Amino acid sequence: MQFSKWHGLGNDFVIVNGMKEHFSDYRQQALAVCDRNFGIGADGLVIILPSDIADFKMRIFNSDGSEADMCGNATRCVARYLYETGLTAKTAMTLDTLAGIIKPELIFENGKLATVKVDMGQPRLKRGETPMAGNPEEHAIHVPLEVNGKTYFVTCLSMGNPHCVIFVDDVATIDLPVIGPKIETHSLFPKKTNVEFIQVIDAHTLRMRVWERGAGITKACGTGASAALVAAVLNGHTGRKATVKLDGGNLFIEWADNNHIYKSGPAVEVFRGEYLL
Ligand SMILES: N[C@@H](CCC[C@H](N)C(=O)O)C(=O)O
Repeated sequence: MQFSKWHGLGNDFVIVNGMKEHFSDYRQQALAVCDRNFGIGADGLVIILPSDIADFKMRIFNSDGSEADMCGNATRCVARYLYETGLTAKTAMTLDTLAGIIKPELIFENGKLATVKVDMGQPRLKRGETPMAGNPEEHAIHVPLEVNGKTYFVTCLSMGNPHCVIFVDDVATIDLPVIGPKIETHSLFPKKTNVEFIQVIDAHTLRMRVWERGAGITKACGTGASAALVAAVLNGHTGRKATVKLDGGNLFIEWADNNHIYKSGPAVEVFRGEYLL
């Protein structure tokens, strides 16, 4: 199987052109391919497929084999992959995902790629949309969540996939490998959740550490950074534009007047290869 290995701020993916490479069980392959000892090593496996409603379809599988509805960092990598492999000549394209149509755009300055900007769509704030237990019509902004006898105040929303955002004074003090999976699998979240701990640096800057559903700690999460900005605005911590500082680097996020979230950041190819099926 021909593949290409990419990362967006260290959140890494194996990208496969599913129109050329044919194998049956994507979940099993994700588990095998993403394994950092016995496989290629990645946070997720991305398959590019044809679409009737967009330029391409993108399916993303976490390293535990589960399928995610959306992945912000992967959409930037996929956009650059599609353009640089000649699968499209468009610099602004549409991707059909389980979370709807996502629109990445390659931004060039002086003939060089400067950034990839993605229209991530609209945040979904109702509990029923996240999904999260409770009144499906209500929002969950700064609501208490008890884990291991400690109360966290959480803001939960969907960016196509579920996020639980928690503001803390110092993200360095959070024992993410312990608390992350407890919140990910908390009974309040019927489809589990991604978990973001956020420290407000100032009205334009957030520091974030993430525990991803199906992947554990990753160096960055694009949907998570988008959810973090929405939560920061809803809790009165920042304006509608902010830099989110992740372990792997920075993303710039804007919640525009049209209610869409725009996310800008890098996408880097690391190597190409052939994986033995
Ligand atoms: N790293 C991603 C999100 C990947 C999917 C996530 N783990 C889920 O299961 O929802 C991003 O950059 O958004």
